[in-house]
Amino acid sequence: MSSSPSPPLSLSSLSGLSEESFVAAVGGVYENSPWVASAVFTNLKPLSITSIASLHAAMKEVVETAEERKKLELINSHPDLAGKAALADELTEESKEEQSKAGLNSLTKEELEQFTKMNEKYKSKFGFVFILAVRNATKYTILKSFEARLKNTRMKEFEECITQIHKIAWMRLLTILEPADTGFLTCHVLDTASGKPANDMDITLERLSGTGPLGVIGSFVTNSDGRLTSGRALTGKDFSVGIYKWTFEVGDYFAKEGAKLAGTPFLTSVPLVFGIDDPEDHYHVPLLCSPYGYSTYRGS
Ligand SMILES: NC(=O)N[C@H]1NC(=O)NC1=O
Repeated sequence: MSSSPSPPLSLSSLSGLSEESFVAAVGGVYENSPWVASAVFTNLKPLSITSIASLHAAMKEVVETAEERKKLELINSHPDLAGKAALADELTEESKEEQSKAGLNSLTKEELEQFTKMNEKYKSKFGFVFILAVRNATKYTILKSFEARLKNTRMKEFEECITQIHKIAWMRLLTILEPADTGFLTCHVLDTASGKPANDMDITLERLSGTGPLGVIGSFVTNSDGRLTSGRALTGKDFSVGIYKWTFEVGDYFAKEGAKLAGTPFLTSVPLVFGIDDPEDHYHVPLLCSPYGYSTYRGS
């Protein structure tokens, strides 16, 4: 199966598939382990999948309820990171893409030696392959993770590998399926200096990476409740996996509010960079601010 530019499959199109076609479509999500997709096909009959999250949950359930022996087989179905299969160009398309996104296809000789050493050390201690979802990782974070995880017990590592495998599967599903139309982004700004919603603050939204056009994708103004006058900032296909940035014009707002600011205000613009991992979910990304401090959280 190729994960490269073929258009994403709709969830509804999965429903009419035979087992063979279903496994061809999503079987590669668990590396070299089409038995996971086959079992989902049997368990979910008649096949009706309404979200990527529910398909992922069904696949995860198959793995979690499998025997230890099957789980070990699944772990060992993965290639080493920057290992022999990668060097021989024998990776699956999915693994090749992930490993190259982490820069593992352009290691120096010394870095390659470090990876080889770590892979061997890990396998001789635990007896299985080191697994890390590397799509959004770097060679530095991977090597740090090797070091930290080598200190764990075998049981903890076994569980960690399975957790990482579910994460790999989630990100693979997101590259091949069109999400359900349920996700959206909202915002709210509270002025903690006066204890009220921040009215009439300018905010811009940029997409820094991910699916869809990059750069400024929206300009907004808050209403008397501190919310965007347009309600939702992103919905539907525009609400996609990626890294985004709000810029809150906090300095202008407090100047308008008549706050006693220094000649040069302490806070001028507040940038807030955040990631959207689940395009089917509601992300509420608010700002609490005063002229001298701010914070955020993932709200609902
Ligand atoms: N060994 C290992 O973690 N391999 C995997 N990680 C990842 O993100 N893709 C893989 O193939």
